[in-house]
Amino acid sequence: MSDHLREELQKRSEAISTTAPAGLGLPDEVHVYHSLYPLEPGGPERRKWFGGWASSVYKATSKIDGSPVTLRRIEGFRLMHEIAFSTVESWNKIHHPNVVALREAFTTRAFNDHSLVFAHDYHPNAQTLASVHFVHKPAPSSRTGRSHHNPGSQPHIEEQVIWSYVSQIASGMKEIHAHHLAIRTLDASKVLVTGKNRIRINCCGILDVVSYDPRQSVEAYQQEDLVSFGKLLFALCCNNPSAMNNLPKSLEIIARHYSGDLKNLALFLISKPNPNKNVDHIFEKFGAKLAAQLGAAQVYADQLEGELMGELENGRLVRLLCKFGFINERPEFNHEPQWSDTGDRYIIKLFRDYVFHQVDEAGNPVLNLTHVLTCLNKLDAGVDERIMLVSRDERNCLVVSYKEVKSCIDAAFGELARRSR
Ligand SMILES: Nc1ncnc2c1ncn2[C@@H]1O[C@H](COP(=O)(O)OP(=O)(O)OP(=O)(O)O)[C@@H](O)[C@H]1O
Repeated sequence: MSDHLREELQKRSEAISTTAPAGLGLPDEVHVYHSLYPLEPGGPERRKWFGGWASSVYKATSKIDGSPVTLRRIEGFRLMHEIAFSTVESWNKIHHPNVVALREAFTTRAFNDHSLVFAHDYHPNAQTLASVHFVHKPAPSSRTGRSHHNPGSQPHIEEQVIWSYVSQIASGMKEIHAHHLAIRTLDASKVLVTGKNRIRINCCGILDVVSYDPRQSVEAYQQEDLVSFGKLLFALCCNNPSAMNNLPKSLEIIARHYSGDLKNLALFLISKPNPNKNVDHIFEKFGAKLAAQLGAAQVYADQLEGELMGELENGRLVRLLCKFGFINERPEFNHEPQWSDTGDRYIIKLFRDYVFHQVDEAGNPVLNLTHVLTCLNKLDAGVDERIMLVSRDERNCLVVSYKEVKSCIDAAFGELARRSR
């Protein structure tokens, strides 16, 4: 596995297992979730994104299946109409690679107030598009140490990356609109980057409950989604979340750095709503650009498969090493203190020495990983090749095949397994 991928996956695994320090005053349990861990610092500077309500986000673990989830709590919210939950069921049906899935919504008093909580899938180590592209990371010498946005401080995003974002957002939006729903929160701070240029629309379903209004038509919200998409595109192309505030200048920047297609798409998206303006239009008009993204995604999938092939042996070898650990030097089994040094187990012990405890003519240890991996792979495959196993005092010498050693290990492990609880 490449170092980059290994690091990325390790960070994700660490993110899943991170736990909150004691003393944060968080409840032990909220509905069926426990082990809450705040994903953002609290404080008054938080934006009130959802209908003017303060919210906070936590990672938590489900009691039901042990999976990690994201809980977004709308603080001090009293649900007036139970019917506001009706769209949650529709959101549950959306399982799309570019949409963070909504699992459920519920009210709770666990935070000592009336809170409304949304449980979405958790994507470890995810960042928002805003934090990836709009936050200027302070130099280590910076006196405040604070991050801030500084338009133009980051290089322009490559056009290919922008098309990749466009195809993923359009694809997620198409699925959502096809279910007669609308995103309503499309913004750089509400789109997650969960891998190399891999993005997912976040926070779906929240406004449907928090700002429930049966008089508003879904079609109108869908039109707003398209305009929000356009604004997001302007922001990304200009590297500036406020790009829409100065449209002529932003168009000039786009024309300077990007193709006419991208500019046309941005203009189409921010154009006035009309019944013929819909997400399908993006695929019809810019299909060629989006098809190229499909190719790139497949190349990446091939690369990952290649990396996976390289790791194929690992699981098998770890299982073999565990069996060695269970069998060798076992102090007592079956009322036989010598169990691990007698019978078939003696062959296993000599084989372990042959693999790991080789010495050179001067008696110095030989630490040859290739020798170890070759032996373990041959053992795993049970090949007929024969090897000579010699006891440490050189009094015993046995010639056995890998296949025979393998059956000794299987038999000894089977004996242990039968007596284990
Ligand atoms: N489903 C999720 N999986 C993993 N991490 C998430 C998920 N949703 C949000 N986060 C993380 O939680 C943090 C806070 O999310 P939030 O949506 O509040 O964004 P934000 O950057 O704080 O935006 P703002 O404060 O402007 O509303 C972000 O760092 C985000 O990466």
